[in-house]
Amino acid sequence: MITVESLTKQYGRFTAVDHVSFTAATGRVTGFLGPNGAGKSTTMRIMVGLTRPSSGSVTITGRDYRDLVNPGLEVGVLLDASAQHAGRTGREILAIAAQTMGLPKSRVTDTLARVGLTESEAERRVRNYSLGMRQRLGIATALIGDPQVLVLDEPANGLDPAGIRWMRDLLRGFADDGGTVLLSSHLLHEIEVIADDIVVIGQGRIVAQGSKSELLAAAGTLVRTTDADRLARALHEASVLTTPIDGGLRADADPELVGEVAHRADVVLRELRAADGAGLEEMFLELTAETAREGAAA
Ligand SMILES: Nc1ncnc2c1ncn2[C@@H]1O[C@H](COP(=O)(O)OP(=O)(O)OP(=O)(O)O)[C@@H](O)[C@H]1O
Repeated sequence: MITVESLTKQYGRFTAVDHVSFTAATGRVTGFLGPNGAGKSTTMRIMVGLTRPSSGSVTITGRDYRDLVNPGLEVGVLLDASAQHAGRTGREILAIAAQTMGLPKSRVTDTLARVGLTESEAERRVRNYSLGMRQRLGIATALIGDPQVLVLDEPANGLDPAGIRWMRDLLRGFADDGGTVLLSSHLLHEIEVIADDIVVIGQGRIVAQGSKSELLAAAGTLVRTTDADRLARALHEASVLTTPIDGGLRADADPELVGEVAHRADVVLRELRAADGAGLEEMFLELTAETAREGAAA
């Protein structure tokens, strides 16, 4: 488990991380979602002892990262997959990691297989790797010590859809075996595919957190009808907020209530369903719009 308590990081007068608190639970994959510059990397760097916080704390299974004697055996970290030594082969990079952690060489071959890098790919120099291969190698470095906790900054960056599915299955298996996974992304879709729980950050502050299903439910109901104005009026009378969408409304209520209100108002529905990924996307854009940093693409 990772516990972040009122974490704050200031660079001069600029507050990059502002009283951030959340937990990443054991047995769950927690997605850390936010637009560029929101403070994800800073939070993760503090987590693994690379940046000192201005105030607040982070503990990993109850301890400060800096107090871990052989941290690679407890926490697997991937912060920047492009930071690997370009002149070394993938196998050499893993062999060095294994040696540093005091692990047998056999772990290298096992871990290469676990992340789907072939023997011939492992013998290539990293400068000739695609971004997706670098991500796999970075994940291999994080996994080689067989840790219980993974901290991964943008691990899906550069992976194609099949690669993202592969990562989802790998992280799912890791969490199902009792591990804790925290991964960041600025892309909602990646988090939506991979994570169980979601923590949304914007301009250094947490703007939403909960299980994916809770956040999806919070995104309400999509309803399409030939008479959206009448339905909107009836829903407002029932104290339900609505937002117009193409051909209908998004209502801040569950589908059952929206259906009842429509029935009472004699409005014919053409579609009624819980807002799915589209709803979460809208929520993400809404939540981060005010807090997105200038010039940042969400
Ligand atoms: N060493 C530093 N000195 C000054 N400002 C910094 C420093 N490190 C980060 N920042 C600023 O803090 C803010 C948060 O940066 P951070 O890298 O944590 O965001 P992020 O959410 O990881 O974004 P991205 O998705 O773009 O990587 C940014 O405005 C960044 O410019």
